Amino acid sequence: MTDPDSTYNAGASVPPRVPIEEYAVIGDTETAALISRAGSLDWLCIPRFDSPSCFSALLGTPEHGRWLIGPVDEARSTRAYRGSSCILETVHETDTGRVRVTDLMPLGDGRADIVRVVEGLEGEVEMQHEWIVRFTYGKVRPWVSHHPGHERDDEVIVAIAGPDMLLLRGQRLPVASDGHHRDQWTVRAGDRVQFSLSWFASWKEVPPPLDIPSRIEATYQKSADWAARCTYDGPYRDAVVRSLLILRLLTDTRRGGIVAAATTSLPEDFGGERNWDYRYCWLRDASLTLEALLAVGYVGATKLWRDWLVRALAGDPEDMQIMYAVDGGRELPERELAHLPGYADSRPVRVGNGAVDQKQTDVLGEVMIALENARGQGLKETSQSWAVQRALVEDLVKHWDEPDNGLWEIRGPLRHFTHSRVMVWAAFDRAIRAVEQHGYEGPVDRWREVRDAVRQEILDKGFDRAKNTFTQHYDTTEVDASLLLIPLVGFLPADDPRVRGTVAAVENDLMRDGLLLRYRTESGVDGLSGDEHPFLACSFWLVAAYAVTGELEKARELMDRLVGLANDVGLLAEEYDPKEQRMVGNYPQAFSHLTLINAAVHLAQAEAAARAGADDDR
Ligand SMILES: OC[C@H]1O[C@H](O[C@H]2O[C@H](CO)[C@@H](O)[C@H](O)[C@H]2O)[C@H](O)[C@@H](O)[C@@H]1O
Repeated sequence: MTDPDSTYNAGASVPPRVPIEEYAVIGDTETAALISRAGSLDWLCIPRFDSPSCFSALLGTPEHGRWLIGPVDEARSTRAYRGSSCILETVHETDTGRVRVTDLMPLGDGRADIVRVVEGLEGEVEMQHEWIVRFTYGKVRPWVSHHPGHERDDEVIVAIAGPDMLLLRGQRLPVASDGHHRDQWTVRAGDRVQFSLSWFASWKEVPPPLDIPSRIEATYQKSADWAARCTYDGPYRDAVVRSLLILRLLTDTRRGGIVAAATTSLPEDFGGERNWDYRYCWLRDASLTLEALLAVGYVGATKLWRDWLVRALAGDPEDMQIMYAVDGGRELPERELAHLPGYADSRPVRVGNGAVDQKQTDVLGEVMIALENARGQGLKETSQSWAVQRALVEDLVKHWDEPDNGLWEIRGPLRHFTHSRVMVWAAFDRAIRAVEQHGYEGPVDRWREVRDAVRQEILDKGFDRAKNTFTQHYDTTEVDASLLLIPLVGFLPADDPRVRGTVAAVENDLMRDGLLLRYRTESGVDGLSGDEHPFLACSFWLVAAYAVTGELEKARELMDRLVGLANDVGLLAEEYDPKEQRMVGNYPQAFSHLTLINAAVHLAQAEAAARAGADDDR
């Protein structure tokens, strides 16, 4: 049996490696799985995004767990999501025939299942099936038993380890040998073989079998109905809708949290130490996600997250964290998993995230902007939701001038990051507007004082007159891509010469092969070894900055390039390596997809304004 993904073997000491962009994602809005083009499901944490994984080949080898259903022989494999859904359809064409594999996680039934359906389309194709379960991030071999059942469809394989149980059902189940389950069979035109994998707590009743055709139909409809509510009608609409579906997939719709990505430790630097766990809810990423959803008509999602926020932040405002578990839990200690070799030998593999204890003063600004946008679209504050915001803003009055780790979560010395200061300004600005424009109560005079003080401080200490640019922090002449947000959050108007100077400086210092870095790692600001690649969110910010400053051609050109970097099913990782032309970092990444949506919206607005201006001139 050949391993279909072994062609990517990068070297003898490195395990077979599938490029990140060769993966597609499926999900049920409580967790997600990554499946390679060849049909290997290499990553699954279940039942929640932040549960330990039971298939972890992504960060190791097949021995760390995977579920492969794919052709034995070499195949040309093409794939697409069915319409506006996350139902993945892969067609494998070999010299002898064609077969379609449909993969999904059914939506809306409160269960945790994966469905895989194999259909013969033409001729015959030899298929292989391999099921290797390793609980607890690839470490724990389960107790596996086979139950033949009375009818063929009743047959099940059960894998159990402590609290977790996985149940594989299907019309043709793989057979045990050496701790693996394997099968090989011929699929002929017209054949249809269905498999389902169900997770459940091992002390609970076994869930009944799924009615697979009706679950597929219901999942498709639910997704398509949700996508149809998108009000955006401008350029790059398909990419916008796919990005929305990915943001939806990364939202835990039962608990309300929004995770930054579906994975941990996909490296920012292949072979390096910049490997982080993104399966948590950052207040920053979640707020920006909401802004993107609100910009294209999704107000309902805001209520879900606002209620999550109120629950997560309940308590003393001093204890506010920058990130939480999807259910609002606070304990996310960072630890290293020594038994996993890491993607492309990038070690350590980490779970939990040390950034949880960091001070990131920008966060409240992002939260307040998102909630103001929601108010603007009619979301009414509850007595608790405004009380929480007011308490947090009051707490910021005490700490606003302290240095922090900044939005890039640097692990070097704390600094007065200009972006953090701008977001402090935004937090007070939006709080004041809530009082002035929406009639909520608050000590608005005190807030005005701080807003004006921080503004003046930024203009005095965060702006380099000689270079006509804002700087990354108060003690440097370096720039940072986050400065592009200055006009976008309304700190200064887009036509201010200081904004134009900053856009030019960022472009000049941070552009690599036409894409944008977050900052220059050579400056040593982040306290980490190694380097990183252009950051896609920053590149999308540049599109938005070009759009608002009237550089429409540059905006279009960069947006075309960026949208073109998405893989064949429209997914983006955190970063992109233009030299090797491959995705880098955790995947799929909410930050990249939400900034794609915002960039498209800014560009559409700027182009519409330019057209209106041209009409007026006629
Ligand atoms: O680059 C170092 C940091 O990388 C991660 O943070 C990044 O991802 C976060 C989630 O998308 C995002 O909010 C943050 O702005 C990014 O810098 C990682 O989580 C950090 O622990 C790490 O220091």
